[in-house]
Amino acid sequence: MKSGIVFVNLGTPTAPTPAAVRIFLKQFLSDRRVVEVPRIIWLCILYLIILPFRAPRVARAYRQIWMNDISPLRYFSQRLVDGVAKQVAERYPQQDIDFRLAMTYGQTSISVAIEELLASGCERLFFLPLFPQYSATTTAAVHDEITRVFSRYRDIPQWSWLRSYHDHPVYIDALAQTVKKHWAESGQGELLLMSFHGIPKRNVELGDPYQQHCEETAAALAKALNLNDDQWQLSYQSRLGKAEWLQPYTDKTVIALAQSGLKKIDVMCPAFAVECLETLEEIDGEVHEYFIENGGEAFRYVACLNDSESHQKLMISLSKSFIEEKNQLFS
Ligand SMILES: C=CC1=C(C)c2cc3[nH]c(cc4nc(cc5[nH]c(cc1n2)c(C)c5CCC(=O)O)C(CCC(=O)O)=C4C)c(C)c3C=C
Ligand SMILES: [Fe+2]
Ligand SMILES: [Fe+2]
Repeated sequence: MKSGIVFVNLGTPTAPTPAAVRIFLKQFLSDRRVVEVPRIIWLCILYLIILPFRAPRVARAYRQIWMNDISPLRYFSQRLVDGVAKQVAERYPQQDIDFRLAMTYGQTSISVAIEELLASGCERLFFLPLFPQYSATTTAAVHDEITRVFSRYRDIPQWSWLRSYHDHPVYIDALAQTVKKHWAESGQGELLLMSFHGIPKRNVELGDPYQQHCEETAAALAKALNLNDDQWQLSYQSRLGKAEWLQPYTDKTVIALAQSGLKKIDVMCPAFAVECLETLEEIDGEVHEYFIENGGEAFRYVACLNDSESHQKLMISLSKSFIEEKNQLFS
């Protein structure tokens, strides 16, 4: 029986232009999972402020990190999927498995990935959202989209998904290996800052487990690296709007660290599976500058897991039970 595995990332514009960014932001920020502000108020903000004014500014930011004709998020996500497909074909030659990269927003949509896999004969599907920490704003949005697509099908295939992997030992080990490699090459900084994408504080108060997942990832990584409490910190980046988001904020934390006299820090973004605007432009661009402007000397950004061997190994571990599961549940 042929199977399909779909890796799902957030999405990214097709070009670093205001028009392409507007299309992406419109779809992304219209999702009620992402923004829970009352509809009428939010649509006014989105159409009168964000799309006209933010899109050109964000397009300029994308231009700084664009890789020839593709965004880093798409480039590394696709290379990760291709690497995993190759390794699985070698390790499981008897299995017939097709792989796809899909995005919650923009191209290639989850809908098209499902259509293609079913058309190629897949009878069972596995979805792996590339969000280690569960949040309703990201993970639940993937689930919504999968079920929305299947609601149009009469004959729904067997399907499953992975909800989160924030404390999976292979994920923690992959992060730890990346940091150790960075230290071996550049020496250890005075502090390791783990910066996670933020969400509004209210979401957590209403039951989103994201903050707990981030704290568990950070504590497990600090333990794997044998760090004392004064050698690492956790913070939240990429705040949008005026409401309070999870604290401490990354920009304020980095400024305070520089002003307190720290000269050399290592900064990583464990919530991002692959490099993107928020890691390359916001953290290694903007936040990097804040550190230097406030007296810091070396802000050393630790790359995401991207398409590394250890990330491919992690993805195979996370898909293992699906790959090895008996093809028919009751046979
Ligand atoms: C209300 C807004 C947002 C929430 C909540 C949010 C949560 C969230 N996002 C990611 C991962 C990524 N976000 C990225 C870009 C991005 N995020 C928001 C807003 C919210 N995110 C915006 C408006 C943007 C676009 C850029 C901008 O206008 O600043 C990206 C990068 C995409 C790329 O093309 O590179 C990622 C990845 C997570 C993990 C998360 C909650 C846990
Ligand atoms: Fe985001
Ligand atoms: Fe940002």
